[in-house]
Amino acid sequence: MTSAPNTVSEQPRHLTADVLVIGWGKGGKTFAGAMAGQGKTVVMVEQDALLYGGTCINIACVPTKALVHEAARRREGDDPREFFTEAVQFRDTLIGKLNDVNLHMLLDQDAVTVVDGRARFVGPREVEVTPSAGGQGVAEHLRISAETVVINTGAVPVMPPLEGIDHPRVYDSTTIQHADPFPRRLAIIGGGPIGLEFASMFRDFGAEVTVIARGEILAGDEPEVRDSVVKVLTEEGIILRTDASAESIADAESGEGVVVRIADQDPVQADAVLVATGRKPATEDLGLDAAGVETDEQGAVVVDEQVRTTSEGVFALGDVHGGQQQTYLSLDDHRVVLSAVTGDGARRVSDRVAVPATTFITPPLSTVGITEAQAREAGHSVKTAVAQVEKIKAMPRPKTLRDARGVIKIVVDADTDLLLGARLFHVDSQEVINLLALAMRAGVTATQLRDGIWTHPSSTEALNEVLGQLG
Ligand SMILES: Cc1cc2nc3c(=O)[nH]c(=O)nc-3n(C[C@H](O)[C@H](O)[C@H](O)COP(=O)(O)OP(=O)(O)OC[C@H]3O[C@@H](n4cnc5c(N)ncnc54)[C@H](O)[C@@H]3O)c2cc1C
Ligand SMILES: NC(=O)c1ccc[n+]([C@@H]2O[C@H](COP(=O)([O-])OP(=O)(O)OC[C@H]3O[C@@H](n4cnc5c(N)ncnc54)[C@H](O)[C@@H]3O)[C@@H](O)[C@H]2O)c1
Repeated sequence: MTSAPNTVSEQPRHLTADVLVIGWGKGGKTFAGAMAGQGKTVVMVEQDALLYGGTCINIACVPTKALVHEAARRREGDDPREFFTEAVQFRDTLIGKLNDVNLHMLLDQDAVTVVDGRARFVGPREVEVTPSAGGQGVAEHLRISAETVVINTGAVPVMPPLEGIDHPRVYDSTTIQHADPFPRRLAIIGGGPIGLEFASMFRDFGAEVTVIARGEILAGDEPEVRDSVVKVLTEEGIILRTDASAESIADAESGEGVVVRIADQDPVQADAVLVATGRKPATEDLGLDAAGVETDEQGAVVVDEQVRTTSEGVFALGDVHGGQQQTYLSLDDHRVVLSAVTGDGARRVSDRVAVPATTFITPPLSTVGITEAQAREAGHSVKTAVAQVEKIKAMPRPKTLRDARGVIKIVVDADTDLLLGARLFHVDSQEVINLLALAMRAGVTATQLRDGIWTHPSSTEALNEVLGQLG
């Protein structure tokens, strides 16, 4: 790496490197580490030291799951407020350690320069950085240019333009993790994965929870699974207001908490409101025009099959290029870029088959592939296996964990015996779904899965019995 001396304080110091990564996301940090390992000079620019390691480990996947599991440990009689405070302390200690580990994975490499600041393109493959305080990297006004540039700036919450959206009792998915005071009554606007995960979590912490969802919960998914999820959440005491569009948030007339007004429905009284109405690509104020990087109507960076942007040598990884938002997709994007930059370029985004997903309600809901309706629509001849978890005799594991709620539905192509999709709503489903996804990728048949030798007692062995239904 070369750097010129800083002669005029207002003028940015110039750095050049082989690789510049903007944003410490999953794909970008992994790509940065791999390139440094190959002897390339790398600059990583991150705007917020609290986000070394990215969104997932600091404010999303990992801390929320820590809180989900902490909440599930609460017993009747435990004070919700105290329990929440202790759970947040556990969360903060864990996340502090992960943040530090992630920082040192890059900071400790001679080939890597960590820069604390906000990057903005000023030309093709060139950015200017406004420094930010509080970090352990280089924090100064810099101009950085590189042969290869990776945009990995993630996504940010969409805050809909509702009256009262700036009310101090309104939280997003980050701030709610430190809600203070603990909300005895929580209203959640949005019934997507974030809304449902926090609904399940805060209910387990002892809050009264109301979800305000525009359409149905899990609209378009398997009806058996939707019914089962709605039943479980409702029996937990979560109030699901569907076909409900939140319109405004204001102080409650009683003087206690807030009121969320809903079009054509009764308002919801709450102590706090979580807004979980989606996340949009973080492309605002990135100066993408200066770099010739195009975005679509949603503000997502336009990429091709190799996650190349419209600007030569500039790639975009993860949430910032739109589509499904999952940390493992950002990770897979890094494999695509590595292949493009240092390999034979053969790896493509379209190589992905059977990408699984889990929504961490309790028990977790995991999905892969298409639904029965989608399979029929696509012209497949379809066989399905459906079973309520409590009725599956060869699956004692959920019963040993005192949680035999949920349902399994597997969709199979009757002609080929190959899996087309699966919905698993039960304890351990976040693990079992990976096996089914691999089976779909590897062409393992439903019969082979049915006759598989699985550990006992495990949730996987449900496959022996459930797939036996197919005959
Ligand atoms: C509450 C919640 C729970 C979730 N749970 C899960 C889950 O369980 N499993 C799962 O797979 N996914 C989950 N997700 C989604 C997952 O977090 C994201 O898909 C993933 O983190 C995206 O990673 P990324 O690589 O796109 O970038 P990110 O990890 O978002 O990193 C982007 C980084 O860029 C930085 N940045 C932005 N702009 C600039 C700039 N101009 N200059 C410098 N730095 C900049 C940001 O500060 C940030 O650190 C969850 C999301 C949320 C919000
Ligand atoms: N476990 C996981 O993998 C995981 C967990 C959390 C988030 N994520 C990802 O993060 C992203 C964001 O999740 P999300 O749940 O915020 O977004 P989402 O887009 O999935 O759901 C938001 C919901 O809010 C509704 N909505 C919008 N405005 C509303 C209003 N005024 N009143 C009522 N409802 C309204 C929308 O109709 C939509 O159903 C998703 O892509 C998700 O996949 C993944």
